Amino acid sequence: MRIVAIREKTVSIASPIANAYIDFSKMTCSVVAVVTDVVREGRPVVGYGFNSNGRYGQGALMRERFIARVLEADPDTLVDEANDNLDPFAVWTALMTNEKPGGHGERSVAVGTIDMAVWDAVAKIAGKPLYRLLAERYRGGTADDRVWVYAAGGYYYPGKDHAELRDEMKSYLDRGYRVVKMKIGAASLDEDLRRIEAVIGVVGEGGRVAVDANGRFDLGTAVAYAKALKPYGLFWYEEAGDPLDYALQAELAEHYDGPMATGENLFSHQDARNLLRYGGMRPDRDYLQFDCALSYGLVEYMRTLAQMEALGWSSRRVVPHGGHQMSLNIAAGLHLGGNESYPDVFQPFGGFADAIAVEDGHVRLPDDPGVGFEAKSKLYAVMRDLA
Ligand SMILES: O=C([O-])CC(=O)C(=O)O
Ligand SMILES: [Mg+2]
Repeated sequence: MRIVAIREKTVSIASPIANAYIDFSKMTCSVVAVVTDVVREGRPVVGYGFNSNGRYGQGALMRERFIARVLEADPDTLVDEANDNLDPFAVWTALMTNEKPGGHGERSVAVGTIDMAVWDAVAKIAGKPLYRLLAERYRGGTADDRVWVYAAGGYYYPGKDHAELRDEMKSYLDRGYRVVKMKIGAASLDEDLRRIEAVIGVVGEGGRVAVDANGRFDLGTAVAYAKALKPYGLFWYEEAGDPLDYALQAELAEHYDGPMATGENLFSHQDARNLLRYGGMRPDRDYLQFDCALSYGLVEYMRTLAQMEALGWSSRRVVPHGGHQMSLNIAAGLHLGGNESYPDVFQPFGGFADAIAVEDGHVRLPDDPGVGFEAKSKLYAVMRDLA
């Protein structure tokens, strides 16, 4: 059993939307295929992966370093004998050969994308959905049969007014979502409060609205927003300051007793641990948003979850960033608290299986072997080209 090829391509996910920090007018995404010599139903098993929005395609890093390391490794060292399958942990070790610790920049995205494809292949070789394989191997067998999801959008784009923002949120409710997320921080505080009130007017209560500043604020601005947001009782206040400014996050907690969320831009278990040690995040109410596709994949994610547990955090406090099916599988299989969803943006990578509707803010997962990409036709069409 061996990996015979790893192919990658960069695709555009450009759109005119913007958050408080970046616009997505030139956003790209890597798609990866890990081709194996294992045959199922008459065809070689191919695992697929892609990286989350917000970091650009990683083809250069993959071509220059990562793909060759896997293909040059002795194939026998990449096999999990006990399960008669590929060993994602051994593949991860091969990927990270001769990489120094620290400085978890974009190599974590390149590795996370390949890792996703390896896990897709592993579950396909095992003939079961990834979330079931994860639950069997790591959680005593029981997967969650549905996962809480929220609708992320509420972006800024040129000419968008409150009526359009309201229509967008209404359409999420019509599609079964109960909690929505919107961007803040690219307008004045006053204008953002009017936008938030417009959205609360549609969804009924602040407790169903999360806001995301994408790391834009300095401490003074973060605190000014905190004071202004408090009366709304929002679902969460996300990424107020720079993702690596743990002191800011800790200070902010002194001014905001509602739930806060952060972590989408922490790319390693060491960074996650630093947030939990020094960021003042509160295990009884706050949310962690680590995204496997940006942070060295599921192999590393398990280390992050272990760090959380050691520091007194339940896995249920994690609601990953990224709105992708890989995190949905991890959420169901490893008992996270939910998953982000992008019903409209970042297509065809955002959203879940075609045939599965959101019901009362929850989704089920398809029974297809692997991550379930084949159950999302527009996404699979992009992937299949590679194999
Ligand atoms: O706008 C982005 O970069 C995406 C983001 O923060 C989120 O989904 O939480
Ligand atoms: Mg965010």
